[in-house]
Amino acid sequence: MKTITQSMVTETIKKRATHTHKGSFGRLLVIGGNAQFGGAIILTSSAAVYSGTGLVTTATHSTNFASLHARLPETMVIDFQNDTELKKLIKTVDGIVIGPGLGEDKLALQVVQAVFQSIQSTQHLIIDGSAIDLVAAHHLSLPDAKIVFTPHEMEWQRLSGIPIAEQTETKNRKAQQKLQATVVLKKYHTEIYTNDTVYQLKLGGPEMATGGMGDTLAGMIGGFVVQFSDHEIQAILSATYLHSYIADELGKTQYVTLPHQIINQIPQAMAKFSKRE
Ligand SMILES: NC(=O)C1=CN([C@@H]2O[C@H](COP(=O)(O)OP(=O)(O)OC[C@H]3O[C@@H](n4cnc5c(N)ncnc54)[C@H](O)[C@@H]3O)[C@@H](O)[C@H]2O)[C@@H](O)CC1
Ligand SMILES: Nc1ncnc2c1ncn2[C@@H]1O[C@H](COP(=O)(O)OP(=O)(O)O)[C@@H](O)[C@H]1O
Ligand SMILES: [Mg+2]
Repeated sequence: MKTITQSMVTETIKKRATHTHKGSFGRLLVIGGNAQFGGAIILTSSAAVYSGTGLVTTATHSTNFASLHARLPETMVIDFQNDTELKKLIKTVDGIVIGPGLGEDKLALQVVQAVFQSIQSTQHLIIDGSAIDLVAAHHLSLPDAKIVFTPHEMEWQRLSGIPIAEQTETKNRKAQQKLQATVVLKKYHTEIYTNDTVYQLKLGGPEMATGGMGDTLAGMIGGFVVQFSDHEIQAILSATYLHSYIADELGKTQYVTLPHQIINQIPQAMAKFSKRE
């Protein structure tokens, strides 16, 4: 296993060119947040915006519109029940994050199926939370796209069939090869399985064990892959590194670090790494 290093992050987060605009830094669609889990999609959308994504649109349950806008005026919204609008929007984006707080009811399944039917092979698709469980429970075939799964160990058990106690590098690698997608297996010392290499994160700790922490990472990964799209794996590694780097920095003075606090620190952390040689 290769350790993710600081230099991988500095190589990815480049100083921005001057002749650019919001269209230069990626368009991302973030899908999730049912009536019960609205907070999850606020965190994912915020993480994407604070990671520097040029344009973010959030497809969520309409009960979340007001709270989402109050917390994050930078994002646009659509109702994820509007199948026609959703499919139209999918055509216009560089990447999609689906799953945080989506739930697993009939509507949630329809939303995942709509995305799988409409997505194109050039687009990034980050599958997190409830969407992972839906893929596992309904044995959904994966679309042709640049797919990243971000399961925690329990979600990985459901998706891969490997019990948590037996999730060894060899078994995980075999399951990743079968999926032909990148897998970010989240835990203490998160492991990232790509088609060629297995990476390990040596940062992060129990100060991060708060609901919403993974929803935040999904938004960061989405924001990074659409912004640094020529280097997809480097973008995934960098987002994962930075998420825990910020937590560890905050953890020097805080017993727990909250997802929204991590999000607030993303722009500063990105500036710090973009200036490192
Ligand atoms: N504020 C919100 O709206 C929140 C919404 N959430 C959403 O709730 C839905 C269900 O996700 P959950 O993850 O809570 O439910 P799951 O049932 O998938 O997993 C949670 C359980 O898995 C077990 N587990 C074992 N190893 C683990 C590991 N390494 N990391 C985490 N859990 C591990 C734990 O016992 C834990 O209670 C997702 O869509 C998620 O995005 C959660 O993110 C919590 C916050
Ligand atoms: N003890 C820990 N050590 C390191 N990282 C942790 C620890 N607990 C949680 N995390 C990190 O927090 C995130 C939790 O993800 P997840 O369980 O999907 O959260 P949620 O779905 O509630 O948003 C992952 O990135 C995981 O690595
Ligand atoms: Mg999660």
